[in-house]
Amino acid sequence: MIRIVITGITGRMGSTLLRLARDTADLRVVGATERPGSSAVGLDAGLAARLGALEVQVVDDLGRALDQAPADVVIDFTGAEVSVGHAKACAARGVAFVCGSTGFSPEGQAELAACAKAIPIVAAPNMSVGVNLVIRVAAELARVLGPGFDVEVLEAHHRMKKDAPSGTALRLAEVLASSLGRTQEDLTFSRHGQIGARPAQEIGVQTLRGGDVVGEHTVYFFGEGERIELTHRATSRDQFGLGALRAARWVVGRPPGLYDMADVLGFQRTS
Ligand SMILES: NC(=O)C1=CN([C@@H]2O[C@H](COP(=O)(O)OP(=O)(O)OC[C@H]3O[C@@H](n4cnc5c(N)ncnc54)[C@H](OP(=O)(O)O)[C@@H]3O)[C@@H](O)[C@H]2O)C=CC1
Ligand SMILES: O=C(O)C1=N[C@H](C(=O)O)C[C@H](O)C1
Repeated sequence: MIRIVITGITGRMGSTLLRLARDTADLRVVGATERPGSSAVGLDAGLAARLGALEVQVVDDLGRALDQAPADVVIDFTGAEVSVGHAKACAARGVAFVCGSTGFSPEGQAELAACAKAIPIVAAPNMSVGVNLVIRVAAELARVLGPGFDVEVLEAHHRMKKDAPSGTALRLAEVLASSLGRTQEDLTFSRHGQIGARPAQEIGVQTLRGGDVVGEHTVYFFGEGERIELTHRATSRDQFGLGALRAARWVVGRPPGLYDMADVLGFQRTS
């Protein structure tokens, strides 16, 4: 039995994870957290997430949750800054960490990597198996098509999403750049005004926000007389949640290190 703690239990992903995990035979939810000051703190986690009672009380501090109930792994989809603090709480207690948050600053990423010297961490901007396959295929398409095609990434998400571009779009752009021998400098995040002809090296990354869109990513390869579009559309958050639970099962007992979904799925890393 793997004992898990879910942070941000009332969030879109937190509540999805709780719904998926609570009926899973080999997983037991032993702790749940929410933001200090949240009205969910002190409530039963199942009720706070609008599910049935769980008999686990929501607390407002991950360290306290881990000290109250021993756990094997924490699954965290709270947001980059909060996740760094949560990774530190796990590192201090030797608890594995699965992090789905996006929008990390370079400093935040470095802090996560420092925690991964003490504990095993799986961090991935997208836990869906389908998206991770799309990332692989995109890398291969870019490698084979080569510089004759102009590459653009388009992402669309719900109106509540805080970070842009999405972590997945950034990962796609980085992987495409690596396949094409380009760098971060070649990524272009917005265009406006008299921009002139498109530089051949450029990889454009564009963002749409609106409504309840769960998450959509398209990579365009624009050639002469033809174009290829590679699209993933998430219509539910369950595939992100199922991927995170898969990562949680995989990470428990691993040596310290910063792992990606590619490691969990047994793919060769693309960048
Ligand atoms: N890797 C992947 O597959 C996916 C990644 N994501 C990423 O996951 C993150 C969360 O997304 P989403 O679920 O939509 O966001 P939500 O805002 O719905 O959920 C985040 C939850 O965390 C809570 N929270 C904030 N601070 C704390 C804290 N200190 N301790 C405990 N809980 C806290 C929030 O509370 P409050 O609202 O009160 O602030 C909220 O309930 C984003 O970075 C998103 O990009 C999302 C989907 C898939
Ligand atoms: O915030 C979201 O909702 C999502 N965020 C992730 C990202 O930034 O790539 C993954 C998914 O598309 C949903």
